[in-house]
Amino acid sequence: METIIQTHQLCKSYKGAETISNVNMNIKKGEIYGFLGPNGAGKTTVMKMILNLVKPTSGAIKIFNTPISTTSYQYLKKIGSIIEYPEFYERLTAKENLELHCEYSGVNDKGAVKEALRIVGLNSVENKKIHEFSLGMKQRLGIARAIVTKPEILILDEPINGLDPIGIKDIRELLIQLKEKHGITILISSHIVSEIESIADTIGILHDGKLLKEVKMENIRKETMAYLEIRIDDFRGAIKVLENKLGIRNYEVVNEHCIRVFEQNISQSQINKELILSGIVVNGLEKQQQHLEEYFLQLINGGHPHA
Ligand SMILES: Nc1ncnc2c1ncn2[C@@H]1O[C@H](COP(=O)(O)OP(=O)(O)OP(=O)(O)O)[C@@H](O)[C@H]1O
Repeated sequence: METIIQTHQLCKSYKGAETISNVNMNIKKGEIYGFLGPNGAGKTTVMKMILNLVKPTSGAIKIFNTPISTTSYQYLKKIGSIIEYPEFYERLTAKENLELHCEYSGVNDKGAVKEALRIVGLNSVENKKIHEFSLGMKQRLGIARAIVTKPEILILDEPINGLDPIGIKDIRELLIQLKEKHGITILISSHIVSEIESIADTIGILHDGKLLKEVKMENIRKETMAYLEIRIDDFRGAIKVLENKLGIRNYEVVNEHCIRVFEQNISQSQINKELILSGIVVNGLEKQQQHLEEYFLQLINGGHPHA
């Protein structure tokens, strides 16, 4: 797949302190790239550099395969963005806010505002003034404003911040729709793993200004291990059955009542049956998967998920 945004050894220092260090990002055309990192990691700074709002101290950025400089502005027409909190004219309606934005951006398409409001599901409240809007509605309007110019790329800085679970689900569905129906490439930042775990195609993990990892979600799913968690009263008896009757060696005793089996080719029901036949009381048997959350914490804490 074609790379649409690429950064090379990107660095940014403020007053001699390095905030961003040698970041190499590769965002592919048509994907949702989840940019993950704790508060203050530097996500906003990287996004601002991509949008030519902040000048890199060193390094390079290529967008649509063309290097950008402080005087490149043309490419910005193909990018829609929300950086930090989206601000609107509170006394104007949703429609009027978008119309103004079109005027500033030189977009003359009369239908564009209606279409953008329809896509984000705000067409029924287009004549409502912004001061009557909830946070979720404002976030959606922010996305409408970012897409009204029909961009190829969307850059969204924490668009899910502060939303309730329904609001989060709505925005997720909207982003998937923008990717799938409209072919828009999306760079979205978050400090909450679970917000973007289910929609991202690729994850970039930023910590202290360094990109610790850039990885496809499908590879993370392979890297994060699946295991079977067995809850028993007699763990010594259970181990005997696992080892002697089933030949299982790849297991871990979590505590006296819990064993994790990492062996993939012996079925859950087979293990259950053997334990019961040997008189072991099985209190619970459950397939578990290590989550991206743990993976993320492990990476940023240097291998200690609970640090
Ligand atoms: N204009 C500036 N002058 C000095 N320091 C800055 C400036 N802009 C950002 N920083 C510093 O750079 C670091 C990264 O900030 P940034 O806003 O990029 O992080 P972030 O990952 O987006 O975090 P958050 O989720 O909290 O917004 C912070 O320590 C911040 O104080």
